Amino acid sequence: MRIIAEHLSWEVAGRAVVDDVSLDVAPGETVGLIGPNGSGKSSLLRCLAGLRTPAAGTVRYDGEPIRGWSARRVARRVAFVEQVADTDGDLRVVDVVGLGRTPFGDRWRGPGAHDRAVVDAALARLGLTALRDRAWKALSGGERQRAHIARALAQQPYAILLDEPTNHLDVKHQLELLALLAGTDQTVLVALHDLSLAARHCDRLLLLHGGRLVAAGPPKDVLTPELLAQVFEVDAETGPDALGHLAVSYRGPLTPRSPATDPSPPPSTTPSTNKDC
Ligand SMILES: Nc1ncnc2c1ncn2[C@@H]1O[C@H](COP(=O)(O)OP(=O)(O)OP(=O)(O)O)[C@@H](O)[C@H]1O
Repeated sequence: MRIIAEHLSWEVAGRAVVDDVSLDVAPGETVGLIGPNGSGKSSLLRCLAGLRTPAAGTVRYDGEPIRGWSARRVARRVAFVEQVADTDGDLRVVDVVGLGRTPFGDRWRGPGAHDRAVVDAALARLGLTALRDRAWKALSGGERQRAHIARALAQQPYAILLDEPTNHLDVKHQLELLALLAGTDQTVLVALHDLSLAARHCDRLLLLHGGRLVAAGPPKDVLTPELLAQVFEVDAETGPDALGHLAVSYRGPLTPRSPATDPSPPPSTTPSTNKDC
């Protein structure tokens, strides 16, 4: 499924948190959303998932504007894995993953054999089969995160939006998750803080800064030392790691320098203004 945003803005108290963002994520693409803390990644994802009503602009799924769609209609197409997602009640893991079938449910009947098979397959893909009947409250942070991703897969969506899905995961599960996302036919838009993981697993990266989309393209074109300095305020280089994967190496944070002691000019790259990405 293609996800398009056109001149999307979302405001809080008159301040644009998402500022005139246009993007186009093609069917089956895996796109990484990167940017510093507070740059608007979560807010943009929430707009794209229909959970925020934009102040301006349009979100389209396969060409259809989603404004006014019910949550159920959106959820039949797109699954959203939020950054902090909790689940109340005395549920087992299988029940939480089963919530992914809610958009397809019948109020009068419980889940059928097909629903149960889809849930079991999602549990297996996230390595959670052994925890199937464990109480949700007894799970570790990373296990909960994997269960929420399994819930999203159980939704059988055409597209998955994920907000920092690796933040509680150990390195093995980070690599497994990103390989899973990169390997799926579904459209994936994933917010990530680990730029090297984003470079390795995403077809394209979208770079947000102050709510605006300032760069988009293949990882090697977005993760330039100039943009990393300007947007993330780090002194960094990009190049192949020991295995030949594109990776970012950091000398450290850039610290503001006094003009009196250091006359060197600021980085010359000016982020491009928003463009269709
Ligand atoms: N409901 C809200 N009310 C007020 N301010 C908000 C709200 N939602 C987001 N913001 C502000 O908008 C800005 C962008 O927040 P957002 O969570 O989208 O950033 P982010 O890029 O996902 O950050 P992080 O990397 O820290 O998760 C922040 O300054 C945040 O405080």
